Amino acid sequence: MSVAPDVRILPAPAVDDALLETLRGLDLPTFGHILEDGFARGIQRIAGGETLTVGRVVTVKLVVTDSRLVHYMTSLVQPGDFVVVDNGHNTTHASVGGGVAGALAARGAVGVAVEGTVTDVVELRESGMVVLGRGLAPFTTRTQPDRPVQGGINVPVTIGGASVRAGMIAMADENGVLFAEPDVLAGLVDRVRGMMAWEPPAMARVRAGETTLAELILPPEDLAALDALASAGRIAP
Ligand SMILES: O=C([O-])CC(=O)C(=O)O
Ligand SMILES: [Mg+2]
Repeated sequence: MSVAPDVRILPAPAVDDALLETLRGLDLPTFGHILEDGFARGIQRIAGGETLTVGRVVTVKLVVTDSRLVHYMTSLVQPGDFVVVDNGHNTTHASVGGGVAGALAARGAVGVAVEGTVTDVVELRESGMVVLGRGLAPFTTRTQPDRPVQGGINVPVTIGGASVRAGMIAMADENGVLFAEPDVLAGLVDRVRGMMAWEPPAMARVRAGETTLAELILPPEDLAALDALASAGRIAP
C-alpha cells in the first residue's frame, strides 16, 4: 500500500481562544436569524450537543470508502478541535463510529460532523462529543488493501453545502451546525447579544397578551396592509 501523490496533510491555523469563549456564551439559532451561508443543510445532531459546542475546525477528506485518513486524523487532532469529515456524500458507508469518536475525544476533540453517515450510536453518545451527520448506517468505510491512500487532511471540504476550511469556527447544538470565519463571527457578537437580550422580555409581553409577535416584528406598513386584508375577510382574522 502507498499514498497517492496528491494527498496533502496541512497544519490547521490557530483560532483565538478568547473568541471561542465569547461564542460559547451565545446562541446558535440567533446567528441563524442573520447569516445565510455556513449552515450545513441536512446535517443533523446524532449524539451530544445538549449545550452549545464551539471549536476550531479541522478537516478530513475521504475518497472511495477508504477510512485510513480519518483513522490517521485521530493522532493529529488537538484539544478543542471540531473535526469535519467529508465522506464525499457517501451515505452508505459510515466513516465515524465508536472507535474514531472515542479516539478523537481521548485527544480532546469537542465535536465531529460528517458529510455522510455515522455508526455505533451508543458509543457515540458515550464519547461526550457532539456528533452530527446525515444519519446512521450499520457498515463502514475501511482500510482498502489494494489502493493507495487518497484524500487529505485540513484541505478545503464541503458539508451540507457549506464550504469549510481548517481554522474556521464550528458552532453546534441540537439544532445543527454552523461553520464560519472567525472575523465574521467576531463581527456579529454585539448584534447577537442584542437580539438575545431583546427576546425574553418581548416574549413575556406576548405570553401576557400585551402584544403579538407580529406587532413586535413586522414593519408597521406591512402590519397595517395585512390587517386591512384580514378585516376585509380575505384571510382569516
Ligand atoms: O472504524 C471506522 O471507520 C468506523 C467505526 O466503526 C468506528 O469508528 O468505530
Ligand atoms: Mg466501530
